[in-house]
Amino acid sequence: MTRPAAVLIGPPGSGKSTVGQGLAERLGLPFRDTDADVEAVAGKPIAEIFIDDGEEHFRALEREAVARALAEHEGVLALGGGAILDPGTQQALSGHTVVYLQVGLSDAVKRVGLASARPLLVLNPRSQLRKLLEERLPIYERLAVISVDTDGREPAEVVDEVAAAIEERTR
Ligand SMILES: Nc1ncnc2c1ncn2[C@@H]1O[C@H](COP(=O)(O)OP(=O)(O)O)[C@@H](O)[C@H]1O
Ligand SMILES: O=C(O)C1=C[C@@H](OP(=O)(O)O)[C@@H](O)[C@H](O)C1
Ligand SMILES: [Mg+2]
Repeated sequence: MTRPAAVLIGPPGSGKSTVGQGLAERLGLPFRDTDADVEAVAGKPIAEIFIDDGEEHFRALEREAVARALAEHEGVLALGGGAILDPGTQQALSGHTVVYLQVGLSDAVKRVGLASARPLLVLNPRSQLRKLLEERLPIYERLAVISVDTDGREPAEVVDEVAAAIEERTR
């Protein structure tokens, strides 16, 4: 059975896509992002899926994309921040090298800013992110086998720490 070398979870702005790409380069492995997989299946950007089809439809596409990637991908896999809300996905992550990128509200808000690419955060990103963190932090913490704090740190530093933690686990 194939499995990803690492599966990155965490809130929007924690750096899953950025650090995931850097970690894959560091490990010499391919990188995959389930948000890109969903966009490829739907044939449009995530913001348009939310507008045209609604969040529920996005979550259904996301659930399938995550299941497929967990079964197929042997490199570094970044999930969308909300993928872990699905109970089936929570179960499917068991036994995987799940890496939780932690980020506090202030850094997350600065990083995502007013990016319209994240439909959940378009209006009032600070209060939306605060709500989202409250709801999800216990889930991220429960699923993680490696947790790395990203506050005030550059992506390259985060990559270093994640790579070291993965190496430590496989020794
Ligand atoms: N550790 C970091 N420090 C500063 N900026 C970061 C860091 N990680 C990511 N970023 C920036 O924050 C934004 C969101 O990062 P991204 O990787 O898309 O996060 P996620 O996939 O978790 O939502 C990007 O503009 C990225 O360049
Ligand atoms: O947290 C969420 O619910 C979402 C996070 C986004 O991915 P990132 O966490 O990579 O920004 C993307 O999947 C979608 O906009 C929904
Ligand atoms: Mg991302």
